[in-house]
Amino acid sequence: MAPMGIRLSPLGIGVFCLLGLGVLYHVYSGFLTWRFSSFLLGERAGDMVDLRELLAAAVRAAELGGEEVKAVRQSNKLNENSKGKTREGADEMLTQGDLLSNKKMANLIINSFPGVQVNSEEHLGEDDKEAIYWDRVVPNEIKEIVKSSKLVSSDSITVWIDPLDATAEYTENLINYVTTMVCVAVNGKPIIGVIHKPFTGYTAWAMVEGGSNTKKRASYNEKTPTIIVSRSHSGPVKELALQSFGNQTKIISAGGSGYKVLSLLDVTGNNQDSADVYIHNTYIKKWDICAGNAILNALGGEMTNLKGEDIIYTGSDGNEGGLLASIGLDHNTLVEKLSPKTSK
Ligand SMILES: Nc1ncnc2c1ncn2[C@@H]1O[C@H](COP(=O)(O)O)[C@@H](OP(=O)(O)O)[C@H]1O
Ligand SMILES: [Mg+2]
Ligand SMILES: [Mg+2]
Ligand SMILES: [Mg+2]
Repeated sequence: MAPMGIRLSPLGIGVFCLLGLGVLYHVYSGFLTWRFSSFLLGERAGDMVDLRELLAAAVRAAELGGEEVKAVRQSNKLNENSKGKTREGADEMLTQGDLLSNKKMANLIINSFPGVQVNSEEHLGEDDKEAIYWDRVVPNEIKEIVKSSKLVSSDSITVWIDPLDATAEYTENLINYVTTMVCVAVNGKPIIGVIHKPFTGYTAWAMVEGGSNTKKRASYNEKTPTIIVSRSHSGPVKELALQSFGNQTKIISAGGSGYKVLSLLDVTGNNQDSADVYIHNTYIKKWDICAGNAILNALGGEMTNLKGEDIIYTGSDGNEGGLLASIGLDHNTLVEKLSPKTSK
């Protein structure tokens, strides 16, 4: 049998070349479109973060950290020690609960959103790295409230993580004060806050201009407000409160900054104190306060320093000017009441 040969007609070659050119043009124009949109957005597509996804991951991180916090407390092997002293000379406690929760929470956010700056309270060494990822599922509970995605550039984001707030109270087994917290700041503004109570399972979350699963109470007492303050890092805060708001003022001492922010909201039924104003007048770190600040802002409240100035959540991790948090009240009036004592 004669070998079979393939003969291409000149017309066939022409059609083949035209097809090839078409494919090349398609690929190249796609590339041009991508370059052009990248130019318009100022970012490569991979550098944009959906804040709704980051909220879902933050809730997951807070829950996972909470599981560690709870397990360590139940095992009674806290391995507690002091990692240093506060400026006022109190021990800064560190436990196995702080460390294991930090490992879960920080790794989950770092691995799932590699372009964002993550500042967590506890040190995450090379040996603490863990391949833990957010499962990329935005729960319906979030989708029903935050209806759409919101893209921002990853380099505008700073995530603040407190893997265990109220460590001092945790070591005393005052577990109701304990929370885990995640905050997302965009260009230094607190936008997403998550406060999770591991021992009741309650989680409050909110996104500024996005929505929240919690709300403010129906009313607050402006004339003789109940003021909530620290029980283990108080400084002269009670004197400040009584001088500013009068001797009849009721003061509640409670642990945890997250817990104290929740006391301003409508979260009764979760073993919560209820207060009108939260004041802190010693040094405090941004991971302690950012989530509460975001939640209050999202619900129309405010958290500022004692002079009424906004706290910026980039750069250094410390907040020097004290703290005044309120919702449903005229924040400026509160600042004015405090001002004779804080302007010195
Ligand atoms: N003067 C201070 N210096 C450093 N941290 C402080 C502080 N006052 C409060 N904090 C921190 O702020 C959080 C709330 O404090 P308090 O319960 O006293 O209101 C605690 O966080 P951690 O438990 O995460 O360390 C506590 O350590
Ligand atoms: Mg601490
Ligand atoms: Mg804290
Ligand atoms: Mg902490």
